[in-house]
Amino acid sequence: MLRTESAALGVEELSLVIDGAQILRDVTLGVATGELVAVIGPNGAGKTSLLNVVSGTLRATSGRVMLHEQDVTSAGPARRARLGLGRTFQTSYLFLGLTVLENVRLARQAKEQRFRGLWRAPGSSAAALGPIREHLARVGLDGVRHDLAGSLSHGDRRKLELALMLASESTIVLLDEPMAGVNSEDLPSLMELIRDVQRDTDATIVMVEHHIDVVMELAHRVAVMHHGSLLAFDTPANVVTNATVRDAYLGEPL
Ligand SMILES: Nc1ncnc2c1ncn2[C@@H]1O[C@H](COP(=O)(O)OP(=O)(O)OP(=O)(O)O)[C@@H](O)[C@H]1O
Repeated sequence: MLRTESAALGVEELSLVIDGAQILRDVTLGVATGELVAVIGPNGAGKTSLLNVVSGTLRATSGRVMLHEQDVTSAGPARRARLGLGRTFQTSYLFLGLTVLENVRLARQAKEQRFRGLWRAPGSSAAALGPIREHLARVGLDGVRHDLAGSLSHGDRRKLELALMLASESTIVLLDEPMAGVNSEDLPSLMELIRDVQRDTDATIVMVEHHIDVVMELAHRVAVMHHGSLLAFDTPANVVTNATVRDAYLGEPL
């Protein structure tokens, strides 16, 4: 059962114009606490741009961005992160030359630094090791904690990114194509992990994803983007039968 009373993330009449090109057009949607929303749409529809405006790496031309009911439209990425926003990127942002454990430790330290202004050298924070190893165990990577992140498979890198999210205690998580580059045999376990982590933490997740089977399986609601506009925002079952959505995909099955 979805809860809708507490919108964790809201965008209102959001528009983005870059060099005269309308990238986003009047996008309005609200995501409830603990909800998992998938953003789909043809290439160039504006999905990543929407995530960029929500995370603050791009500033909206007009409209509002709300996080936990606070207006962050003019706030930078750091303030948004302090309010609990975390994100992953289409291309991984892990430190590939550091170990799995060091990556999680850095994410934890970055969070502490944001809140307390503390600085510690990587490796000096022995007290934090327990929770860090718990996060690694949660995603099934404790056994490879001393391996370099760069030696992991795509699937395991995505799992490590989820561990970073756990370590940074993000309450709103933006995932940009979490299944990109992942072998089809690794998809089910990664899907299950995203669902479990979301359930355990009650995090709000907005996920751009091209694999429609993943979307159908994981999403509570689906936001369909087309030419920068929000075409539909509904349950997966309703979206696949929506004639306007089918037209946007030129009659191809979703
Ligand atoms: N910084 C920018 N400057 C100019 N144009 C941009 C910029 N960022 C995005 N665009 C354009 O905006 C449109 C939407 O891009 P965006 O990456 O958001 O789409 P997308 O739906 O995520 O696509 P894909 O599925 O291919 O990743 C594209 O036409 C893109 O070329």
